[in-house]
Order: sequence, then C-alpha cells, then structure tokens
Amino acid sequence: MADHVLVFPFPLQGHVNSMLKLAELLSLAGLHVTFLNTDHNLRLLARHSVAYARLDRSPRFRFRSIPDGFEDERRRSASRLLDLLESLQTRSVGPYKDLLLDLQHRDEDGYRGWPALTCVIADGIMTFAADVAREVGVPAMFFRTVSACSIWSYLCIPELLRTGELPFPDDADLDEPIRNVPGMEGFLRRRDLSIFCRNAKDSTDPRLRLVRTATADSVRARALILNTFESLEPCALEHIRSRCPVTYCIGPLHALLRTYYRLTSGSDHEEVRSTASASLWQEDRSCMSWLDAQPGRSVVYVSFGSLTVMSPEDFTEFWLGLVNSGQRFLWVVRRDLVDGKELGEGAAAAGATAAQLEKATTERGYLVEWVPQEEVLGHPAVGCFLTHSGWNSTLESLVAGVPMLCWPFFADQQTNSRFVGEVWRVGLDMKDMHGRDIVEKMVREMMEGNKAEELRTSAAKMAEMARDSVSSTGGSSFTAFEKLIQDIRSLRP
Ligand SMILES: O=c1ccn([C@@H]2O[C@H](COP(=O)(O)OP(=O)(O)O[C@H]3O[C@H](CO)[C@@H](O)[C@H](O)[C@H]3O)[C@@H](O)[C@H]2O)c(=O)[nH]1
Ligand SMILES: C[C@H]1CC[C@@H]2C(C(=O)O)=CO[C@@H](O)[C@@H]21
Repeated sequence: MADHVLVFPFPLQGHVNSMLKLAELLSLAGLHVTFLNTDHNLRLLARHSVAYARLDRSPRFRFRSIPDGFEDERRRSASRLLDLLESLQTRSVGPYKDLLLDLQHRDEDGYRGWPALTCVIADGIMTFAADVAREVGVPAMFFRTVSACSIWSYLCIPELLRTGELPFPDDADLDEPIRNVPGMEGFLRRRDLSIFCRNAKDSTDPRLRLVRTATADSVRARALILNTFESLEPCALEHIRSRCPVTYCIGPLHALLRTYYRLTSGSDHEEVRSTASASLWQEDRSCMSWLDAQPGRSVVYVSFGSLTVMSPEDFTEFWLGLVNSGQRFLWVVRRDLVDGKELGEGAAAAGATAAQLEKATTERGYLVEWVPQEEVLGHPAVGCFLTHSGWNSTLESLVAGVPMLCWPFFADQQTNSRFVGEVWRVGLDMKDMHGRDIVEKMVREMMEGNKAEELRTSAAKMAEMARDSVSSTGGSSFTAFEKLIQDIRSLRP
C-alpha cells in the first residue's frame, strides 16, 4: 500500500525552497506527494524552477494550486506578509479544504492509482493549514523553515514578557544581555532577538504575536520537522524537545537531497545543485561564467535573499564599501531591493559617485538580479558571503564552507547572525552597523589576513559536520528522515 503526503509551504521563496526539497525527498523515499502552491507562485515556479520541470514529469509527484486571495500580480513583498497570511486564512481556506476533501478519495482528477491522503505537512507559520486537515480527518505535522535557535527564542517570548525583558524600554541599550532565553544567557543581547521583538511596543504587536502564537502552536503538533542538524544546534533542540518531543531534524535539506540523488541514481550526481533549484525568478547564469574567470576565493558574494528591502542610502554605502575594499564582488540586486526603487534607480541614488562606482564595478564586480545560489556558493572563486542571514542562505553557506558576513534584516535573521559570529564562529556579525567604512573594514577582515584564515578553517570544519549529518551511513539527519518516513507510513488509515 502506498502513502500520500500533501506539502503546503507559506508562499514565499524562502519557504518554498526548503519545502520543495522536503517534498522531493519524500517522493524519492517512495511516497506520493502533492505539493501545494498558490496560483501566483505555481506560475512563477513553472516558468523559472528547474526542479519544477523535472518533478512535474515524475509519476509520484504533482503540483496543485489555490488562489492566495490577492488580486494583483505584484511581488508578495516583506511589507505584505501579514496581509498575505490573513488572506490565506480567510480566502484560500475554502479551496484548500475542498482540495483535502478531494484527496481523501482515490483516483480523483484522473490520477489513477493515487492513494488517499495519509497526512499533511504544513508550514508551521500557517496554523490554519493543520487545523483544517484535522477537521477533515487527516493527520498533520508541522515543518518550520527557520533555525532551531530562533524557534527557541520565539518560544521564550511569553517568559520575556512576563519578566519585563520585553518590550524594550524606549531608550533601550541594545547591548544589554538577555536573561530569559535558557541556554543563550552568555551571548544573546537585546539586538540579537528578532527585530519583531525589538519593534514591539507591547504584547499585541501583530508580528510579535504571529511568531509567538505560530511557534507555540507548531510545538503542539504531533511532530515538528526542522531544517537543521543535531550537532549544529544541540542546546536549542534540547529545549524545543522539552515542549515537542517528536522533533525531526533532517537538514540541511539541500545536502540530504544530494545524498538521496546519489543513492537513487547510483552516481555522484554533478548536476544536482542546478536541478534542485526552486527559484521563483529567472536565474541569470551568466554569473557562473564570470565566476569561472576569477581567481580562487577572491570573490565576495553578496545577496540579501528574497525579501530584504534597504534604503537608497544603505545601498550606496554597501556599494562604496565593496568598491573601496578592493575585492571582487558578485551582487544580487533584486528589482525591489532598494526601497521604493526600480533597478537602476538604486544606482542613481548613489548621486555624484555613480560614475566612479560603475567604473570600479565594471573592473571588479558583477551585478545580477537573481543567481543559482547553491551553485554560486559551491564555486571555488567565492571567498565569503555577505548575507542577510536568512536560514536557507545560512545553511547553504555552512554546507559550502563559505564564511559569512551578516547584515540581518528581520524575523529569525538577527538571532541566526549572532550564532554565526559568536557560537559557530564561521563569520562576522555586522548587524545594526551602517556606512561604507564599516563595510570596507569588515569585508577586508573577511577576505585578508589572519582572521580570514581562522574563519575559513572553522567554516571548513562546520561543512564537514553538515555533510556528516546527511551521510547515509548513520548521519543524524539521514536517520531522522528514515524515522519520519516510518512515522508517516504508520499514519495510513
Ligand atoms: O539570487 C538568489 C538569491 C537567493 N536564492 C535562494 O533564495 C533562498 C532565500 O532564502 P533565505 O536565505 O532563507 O532568505 P529569504 O528569502 O529572506 O527567506 C525568508 O524565509 C526564510 C525561511 O523561513 C527565513 O529564514 C528568512 O528570514 C525569511 O526572510 C535561498 O535558498 C537562496 O539559495 C537564489 O536562488 N538566488
Ligand atoms: C511570515 C514571516 C514572518 C515569520 C516567518 C518566519 C518564521 O519564523 O517562520 C521566517 O521568515 C519569514 O519568511 C516569515
């Protein structure tokens, strides 16, 4: 008898990336998988993702979509996250329930031989997705796309509020240590809690409430699945397990997927990095040829993920800092990276210095709108990653052994970057710092001299730990994934 899982990510790039990898893994392990997108994202995936093209032909995999309730085709940007969630909860919930009811029966929709739904794996930020599944009699598990350290800090929000550590006073010293996140007492400062905590004036702040309640609900699930590995976050995981004993750590998912490709194809699949891409935007592959022409470890790869927005001033300061550092750089400049501007206007915002910047960029830099990031990080020319510390980017950099310079924007990123700098020691944390001189100084530290060598050595060790965790001979994530499959199979009605 076969099993069938519906995987439903929150419809943003960072969530779709990891959950599509999870979905592909489930299918490689022999399960039937329905991957649920919003109509908007399915159109983008179908146009731009290499993984989509391959998976859509696979007999055990199918894509389905429902409306997200937004009328327009504009990007689902950081400023619209709460509206997007609200719209999913109110307008998409009907079509979602209808789909689940359909999938409870076999052979619907012409898919002969497809088994009835065994379980739903929903993004933990969408509590309603599991509620509806249970309502129609389908068991549900949660997948959280963020780090265990940030999840644990979110679980401590009630205690931070109770003890008065939250909200921060108006004139808060952001370097003040945080005392009520057990296990992080020695190094977590106010500034390392999510910006959602920093910005909250009281406990009713909507973003604070979202991460607090969604996280509390995620750990009440029958199982929680995380894209991390045991040896990376042992302390946070121990605390999370005190609330949610069945927590599967199966990351880094992109590395586990490579293990499975090797096992199922019998060869060391060289194309894996590109075939796994779940991009919602067109990847500009010309950057790979540009990288081919650069010396080993000479390039600073710069990307702030899919949601970060920065002021024209910060954009200019980053650009000047990179140019003044004298290093080569490859920079992902999304159309909507610079606040309220289109690509090109950001450059214009540099004002009088634009010509100077452009000349230096032509000599040493390369600006693109979107790249195949896993491949870029795996390229020998890349020496460090200037990142916003999104969890996928962090894991991709860890696996590639590339040291990180962190400039977090929001959500889990403030906490991730502290771990990169202080706990894992595989990079430097530049949070809350601004200005060309800082950028120049820190980029130089990352790329030249003793510090750079130290960071490379610890990044290489960390990469080895990550690879060990996905090894088919007893790796913790590999083993946890096998247990997860057994758990899912045991749910069959
Ligand atoms: O040019 C690019 C730039 C990025 N990526 C990929 O896009 C993903 C970006 O994900 P992430 O690094 O996690 O950043 P965000 O897009 O900002 O992700 C959101 O979702 C993550 C998972 O929940 C959170 O950790 C972040 O804080 C949140 O902003 C990664 O897999 C990258 O490989 C590309 O493929 N090409
Ligand atoms: C919807 C955004 C706010 C919190 C979400 C999140 C998480 O904690 O799961 C991380 O990054 C953002 O994409 C999500």
